[in-house]
Amino acid sequence: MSFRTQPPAPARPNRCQLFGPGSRPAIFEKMAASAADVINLDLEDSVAPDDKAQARKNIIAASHDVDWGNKYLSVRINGLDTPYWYRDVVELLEEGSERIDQIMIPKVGCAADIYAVDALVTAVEAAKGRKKRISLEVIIESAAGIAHVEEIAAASPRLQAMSLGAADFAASMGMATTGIGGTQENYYMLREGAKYWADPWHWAQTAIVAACRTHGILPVDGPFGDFSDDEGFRAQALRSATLGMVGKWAIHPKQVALANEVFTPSEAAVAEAREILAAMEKAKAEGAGATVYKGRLVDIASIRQAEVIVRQSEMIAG
Ligand SMILES: CC(=O)SCCNC(=O)CCNC(=O)[C@H](O)C(C)(C)COP(=O)(O)OP(=O)(O)OC[C@H]1O[C@@H](n2cnc3c(N)ncnc32)[C@H](O)[C@@H]1OP(=O)(O)O
Ligand SMILES: O=CC(=O)O
Ligand SMILES: [Mg+2]
Repeated sequence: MSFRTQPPAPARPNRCQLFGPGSRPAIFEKMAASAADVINLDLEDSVAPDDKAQARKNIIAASHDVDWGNKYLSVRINGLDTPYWYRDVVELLEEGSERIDQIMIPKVGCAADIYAVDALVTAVEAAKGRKKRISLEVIIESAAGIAHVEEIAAASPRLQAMSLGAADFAASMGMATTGIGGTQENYYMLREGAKYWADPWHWAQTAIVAACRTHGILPVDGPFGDFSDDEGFRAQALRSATLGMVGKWAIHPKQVALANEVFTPSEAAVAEAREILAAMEKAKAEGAGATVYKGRLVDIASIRQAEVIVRQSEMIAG
């Protein structure tokens, strides 16, 4: 490890972030009753321009009236290139209840974007005497966002989570697809006439995970648009979890259980991790730094790998 050690990410479950348009208050109670760890009420791309003001009012009212239980409650504001975002922040924090935990900033392109929102949030919090310090999450969904991902991750102590937004990311990068996440028909390798599909999101995800882990932030996979394709969602989520992401968005309630299943370490995985820790304890007692577990090498690095799984499972269990 470097002399500068890796800070831990916030210790709260973030397996599934369920989204819903702020212009559709009829679903708020259903969102609150869902099994998602995080609720994202949206003021941005799922809300038409003419509905923005009413959506803000709906979310403010719901922050007072809906019982959000133990959900982490986040509101996605509009992008900093729009005329809406400052009123989103000011009205939410002046009129919204203390139940709001977090503000999500879409389409961030540089650290200064977070600085601007942080400054405004800080001023409104102080002016209103708000007790709860609002946290921030960001979406990496542009060429500038991924190019500056590390400075973005370092931008504010309020920052807790960072998602990949596959739809806007694809648009900003000029990718030839209208698919939101998952396998892309034309992204394949050819060998002896057979096609093998590769993962076009992989490099952006690993860049996000590295930036997040460096700065103690939760890396999250964003939307999977085809909510009729459970297996496609599961495959995308499994790849994200394998790369180090802690959760995934649900853009339809049926995706919540799928995300929770993938991002909760299975009993078998936890049992194996504990066995590795026990094997290494025994090795250490015998003065060895490495040993054999089920026919494969485990060493001191295996302790750190196993601890990731055990810690995640203990944190989710509370
Ligand atoms: C690229 C991005 O930026 S993604 C993030 C922004 N996008 C969003 O927030 C979109 C979120 N999702 C939605 O708006 C909706 O789920 C849609 C439009 C995709 C589908 O909505 P519907 O056509 O109503 O879906 P459907 O008929 O399958 O709904 C089934 C049930 O789930 C409810 N439901 C639908 N969406 C949600 C939701 N997001 N949260 C909770 N409940 C919901 C419906 O009210 C319905 O309830 P009922 O059985 O009691 O009648
Ligand atoms: O906001 C999310 C996206 O995929 O775009
Ligand atoms: Mg987007």
